[in-house]
Order: sequence, then C-alpha cells, then structure tokens
Amino acid sequence: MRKIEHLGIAVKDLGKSNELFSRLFGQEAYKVEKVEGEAVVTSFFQIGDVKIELLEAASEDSAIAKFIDKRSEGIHHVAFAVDDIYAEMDRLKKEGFELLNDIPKRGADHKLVVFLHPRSTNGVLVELCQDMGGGSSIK
Ligand SMILES: CC[C@@H](C(=O)O)C(=O)SCCNC(=O)CCNC(=O)[C@H](O)C(C)(C)COP(=O)(O)OP(=O)(O)OC[C@H]1O[C@@H](n2cnc3c(N)ncnc32)[C@H](O)[C@@H]1OP(=O)(O)O
Ligand SMILES: [Co+2]
Repeated sequence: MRKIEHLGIAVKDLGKSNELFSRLFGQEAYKVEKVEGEAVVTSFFQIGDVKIELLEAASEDSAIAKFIDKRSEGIHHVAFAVDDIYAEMDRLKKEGFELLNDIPKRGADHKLVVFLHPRSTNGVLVELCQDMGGGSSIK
C-alpha cells in the first residue's frame, strides 16, 4: 500500500455537508459524482496529498444509509492507494483478511476498489483503490 488515498465520511445531506466542509477547508469540492453500483453520491476535496470523500446514501439499502442508521454521521472508511489491486488482494487473502468483493468494483474518481470487512481489521472499514487512469479530476 502506497499511501492514504482518501478518508470516507458518511453524511446525511451532501448539499449541507459540502457547504460545511467548504467553510472548514477554505475551498470547494472539486467534483460531485454518483456511483450507482454503491448507491452513493460522493463529493471530493483535495487536502494536500489526501482526499476527503463525503458520501450520501442514494437509496435506503445503501451501506451509507445502514451506517448512519446504526452509528450516525462520521468517518466511514480509510482508503489506501495500491499499484496492483489484484496482487494486493492475493497478498491480503493469504494474510487472512476478509475481502468483501472478489472482483474489484468501479469506484468514484477513476478508481477500481475493493473493501475489507471491518471485523477482520479491528473495526475499520478498509478500501483498496487503484487508479484506472483518465487524468486528474481536479478542476
Ligand atoms: C464511491 C465508491 C467508493 C469509492 O470509490 O471510494 C466508496 O467509498 S463506496 C462506500 C460505500 N460502500 C461500502 O461501504 C461497501 C463496503 N461495505 C459493506 O459491504 C458493508 O457496509 C459492510 C461493511 C459489510 C457492513 O454491511 P452489513 O453487514 O450489511 O451492515 P451491518 O449494519 O449489519 O453491519 C455489520 C457490522 O459491521 C459494522 N460496520 C458497518 N459499517 C462499518 C464501517 N463503515 N466501519 C466499521 N464498522 C462497520 C456494523 O457496525 C456491524 O457491527 P456489529 O454491530 O458489531 O455487528
Ligand atoms: Co471510498
């Protein structure tokens, strides 16, 4: 794993949270993107080398809706950048970690993503993400 790529924060209302975090960071989100496969709408802020990903549920059965129901808003996952997601998946499986998907999924911001179950990582939902190219999304 190379570095923390982003921190995911579950929010109830993306519009209100974009406004709040824009005031906190002194800058606007550089993109808003819906990811149908995950039933979320996301927005991204770039803070130095790390991104903050805000996530609002796009449906009641979204992982974000369940998380907010159980725990309320807050830090939802930590995402790590990897160069070869398949090699990293193999390595982590051999190390005994529980992968939540066997095939990488399309994530936001030009990424392929895989999640590790928080019960195998001391209660932290871990995301691996590999850049698929397509250039920087930062305007
Ligand atoms: C935008 C795309 C992508 C990107 O490009 O960045 C994203 O970030 S998508 C983010 C949203 N998608 C996901 O989170 C997918 C992976 N998550 C899952 O598959 C599920 O959320 C889960 C982790 C398997 C939990 O689902 P489920 O078992 O159905 O939910 P429960 O509510 O029953 O929870 C079971 C258990 O797990 C604890 N939990 C749930 N979410 C988290 C979390 N984010 N961090 C830590 N722990 C979490 C939950 O509290 C339950 O624990 P117990 O109560 O102790 O059993
Ligand atoms: Co994420």
